[in-house]
Amino acid sequence: MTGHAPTLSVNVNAIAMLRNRRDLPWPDVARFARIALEAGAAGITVHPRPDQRHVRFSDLPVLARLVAEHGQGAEFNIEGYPSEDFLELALANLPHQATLVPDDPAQSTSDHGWDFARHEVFLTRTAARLKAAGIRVSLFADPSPVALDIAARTGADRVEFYTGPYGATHSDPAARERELDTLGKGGDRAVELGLGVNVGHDLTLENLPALVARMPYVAEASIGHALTADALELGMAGAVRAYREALAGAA
Ligand SMILES: CC(=O)[C@@H](O)[C@H](O)COP(=O)(O)O
Ligand SMILES: NCC(=O)COP(=O)(O)O
Repeated sequence: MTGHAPTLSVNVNAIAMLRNRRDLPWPDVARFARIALEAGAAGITVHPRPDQRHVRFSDLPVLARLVAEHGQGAEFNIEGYPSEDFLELALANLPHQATLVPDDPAQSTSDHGWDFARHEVFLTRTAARLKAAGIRVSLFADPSPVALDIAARTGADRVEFYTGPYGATHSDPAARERELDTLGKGGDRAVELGLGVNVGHDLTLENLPALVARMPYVAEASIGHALTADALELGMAGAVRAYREALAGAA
């Protein structure tokens, strides 16, 4: 136990996707981000994809300013594949953290971590560029201990474990235990290597408490899809409060 609950960074991609169904400005992504921060979220995450089907590039400066004006240590996290276009966006908007994800533009959502052996040089160079601008660097990772040794050599500050396979076990308790064990061993190794540990993808009110109990060192959970679904019932502020409670369960 660390005594510190992981921070909650609310991913607003799903809200932007709903807005983009029409040529109208609602739901207003910035308004929902503000509600999330005022309800106690510690940050806002966006994953600008090259086709802008979720957040648009024009959302980024608005959200960066909103997070800065909120203060209280709130953080802006920009996730994505580190193409030159993505790096330009990150360097123009100066998030507190950039999470580098190995997504192909055709992917519907993120579904794996980096092949660190193959991309070590590229990630090392990219991490250095972002860190030179004062941006913390996190690398999207599968929980493979060997790969984490390479991740640590890139100079990145943190890894974000891809928790999709854990989230997919919602109806299979035995599989959930196995996925949790794998994530936990990966997290333990990351900590030994001096890497900070973030988690994200398909995290829910139901699956968070066991994850945080096994990995009490998690620094940040970025959550969008399930939290937005829960906000339909609970309201955005209510959903943020519920997720913060779930994250605090083991602290
Ligand atoms: C890296 C990651 O797991 C998240 O960014 C997730 O992919 C959410 O992005 P979308 O909402 O665009 O699917
Ligand atoms: N990094 C993960 C994220 O930002 C949100 O993932 P999800 O909760 O939308 O699956």
